[in-house]
Amino acid sequence: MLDSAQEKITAREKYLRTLLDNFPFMVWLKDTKSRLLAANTEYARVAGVSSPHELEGKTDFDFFDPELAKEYVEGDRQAMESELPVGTVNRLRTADGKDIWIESYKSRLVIDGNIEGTLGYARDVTDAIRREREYHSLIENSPNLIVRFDTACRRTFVNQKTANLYGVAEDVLLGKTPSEFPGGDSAYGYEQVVKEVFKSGRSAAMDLHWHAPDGNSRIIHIWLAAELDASGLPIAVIGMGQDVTETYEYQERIHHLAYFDTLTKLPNRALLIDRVEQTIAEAERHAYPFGLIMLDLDRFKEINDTLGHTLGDVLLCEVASRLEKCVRPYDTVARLGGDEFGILVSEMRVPENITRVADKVLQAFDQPFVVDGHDVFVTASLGIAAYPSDSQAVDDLLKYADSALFHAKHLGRNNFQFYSADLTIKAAERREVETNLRFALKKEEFLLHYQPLVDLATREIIGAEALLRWQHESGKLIMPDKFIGIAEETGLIIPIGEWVMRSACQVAVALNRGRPRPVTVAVNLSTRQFLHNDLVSSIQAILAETGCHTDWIKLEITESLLLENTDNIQRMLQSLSAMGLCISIDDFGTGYSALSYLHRFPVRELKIDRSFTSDITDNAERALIVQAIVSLARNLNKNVVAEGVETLEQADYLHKMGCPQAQGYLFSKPLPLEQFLALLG
Ligand SMILES: Nc1nc2c(ncn2[C@@H]2O[C@@H]3COP(=O)(O)O[C@H]4[C@@H](O)[C@H](n5cnc6c(=O)[nH]c(N)nc65)O[C@@H]4COP(=O)(O)O[C@H]3[C@H]2O)c(=O)[nH]1
Repeated sequence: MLDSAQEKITAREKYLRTLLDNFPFMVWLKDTKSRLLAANTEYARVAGVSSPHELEGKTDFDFFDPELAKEYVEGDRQAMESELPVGTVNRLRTADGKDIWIESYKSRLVIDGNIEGTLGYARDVTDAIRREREYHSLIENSPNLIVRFDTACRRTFVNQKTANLYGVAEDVLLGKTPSEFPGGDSAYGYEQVVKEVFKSGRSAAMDLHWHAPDGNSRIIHIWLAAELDASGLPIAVIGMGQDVTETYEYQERIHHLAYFDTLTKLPNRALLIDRVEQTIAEAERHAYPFGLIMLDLDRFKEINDTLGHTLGDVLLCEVASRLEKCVRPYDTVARLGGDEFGILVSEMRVPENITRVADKVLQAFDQPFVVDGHDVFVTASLGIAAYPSDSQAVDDLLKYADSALFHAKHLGRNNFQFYSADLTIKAAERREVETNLRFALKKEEFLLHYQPLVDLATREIIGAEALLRWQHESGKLIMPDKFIGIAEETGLIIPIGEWVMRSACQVAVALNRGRPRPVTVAVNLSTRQFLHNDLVSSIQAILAETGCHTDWIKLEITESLLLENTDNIQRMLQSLSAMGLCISIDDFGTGYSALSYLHRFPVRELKIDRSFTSDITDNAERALIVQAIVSLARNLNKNVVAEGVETLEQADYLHKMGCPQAQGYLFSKPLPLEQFLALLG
């Protein structure tokens, strides 16, 4: 029995010894004086003895370098004093002369409640330390900036390169988010991208623009990737940045060389073509017309030969800067080579507007250029192609503008020509109208025609609309659609509008003299007149001066005026209405009707646009719209007038719908005053 118990103990000791000796770590027990009580084979191997028994009773001083042995003995002391294991990493030279790194842990050896010494184990961590040093060396010697963020976007690691960029010590950056340090818009943007990587787990890249306090600025290209835990969730984000400032600048330089003219610094032909392509893409979406101008200086070769090439270059630079002043910032002036320039005039409301730019460009050459103290006179010829009317293709537009330029040169220089002869004629007409319009008032060339307003129930004339005409000295009677737009653009509509108002008031006074029921005269007002703040006082003065009663005058405005919806316009309309004048909306239904304005503004009458009246009898949809407008007006207690009534059928239909008043060729065209008076009786 005893034998078998003894056998078991012996067997267990054998197993334990085998376990310890085959353990790849050094394992030992020491007494309180750091003398080895027991150790395993690995310890013996490192200490350079053939068997663990040879270690017993010895200290580290017997095997190792005295300095290291001292550290170990000190470690033993600490381990005995501490309740927790004490860990260290030390370098050690083995008995066979190899330098290795040893990581050791020691704890108190407690037997029966007494501290009897220490127990420890140690392992060779040379490979792990070498790997760690390699990684560290890679990171610190990397030309890249390396950062690690925790889930709160705080930096948990930065390499030296990163600290250098910000010009601070690493610990200034650690524990802070980019917003906290260095802060600012680009740091905030950076942080958002880091957060995005945490959220999506997908890597991302961005350019960080860093403006140092010393005024220096750098561009860092950063790749961000998520570091995942065992379950695949992001636990950190690693950022690797590369300073690409030089590459950027280099690219900029290349771009500049490729797309800009070195002499004038203007865009070159390639960039102009690029911009035209972009404008076409935009224009297709928004349906804007635009124009392309080709410009060539007249007789530049002679000037260049006289001035010499250096001064010729100065002249070209002066021309470039004057041309830039003729266009809006989003237009493009380019130098195509030699004395040839191109101008892209983007986004025009009407194609004719390019005439204004062309005129301005020609006028820019009216004043001499001062070159080296001398006045140099030079003129230019311009050729214009219009998108989309001439073509929708870049190559064609360039070709057509060029051929129009050729035509302008052929016609004696210092002028502009459109590729389409039609537009050239229109532009010439427009310019003529503008010039003559300035003198038309003085020369008393304006007159008003009156179109009767009829009561649909009785077919009696109850008023008239005053419509402006221009009796040109050539004898031609010019209709308003040919000149009102130009008068508005040039501001001439203000004095012309005043003339219309005064004439209409005088006529209203004459018409109503001795008449029991008032006859109204409607006057058209354009938006531009409202933007000129004197409108209310000007109308007030004219009413007083002519003795015209406010019941006799109606003011026709367009829906677009109400859509401008400024407080000022609202105030002016309130004042005019408070004076007793009827405000009427002309061409009702053609604007982007926001019906809410009907109760916000003091509107008393709606005039249904003639496009609705014209096919009221054969287009059910149109008829429905007219019916809706009539009902709306009635419900809102407003008068309603149908415009453009041309047939009896239309008049009857409107009457049946409940429309009380109408105007149109059926009753009468707009008439000169005498004829209108005769009709009125
Ligand atoms: N096909 C057809 N047309 C008809 C018929 N009945 C009237 N018309 C025309 O329709 C236009 C009505 O004037 P509007 O809508 O105020 O449209 C006016 C108004 O917006 C503007 N206008 C005229 N006089 C002035 C003015 O003194 N000041 C301002 N700012 N604009 C004016 O010029 C526009 C055109 O005037 P007009 O050429 O005189 O053209 C007038 C008139 O001749 C019809 O049955 N059939």
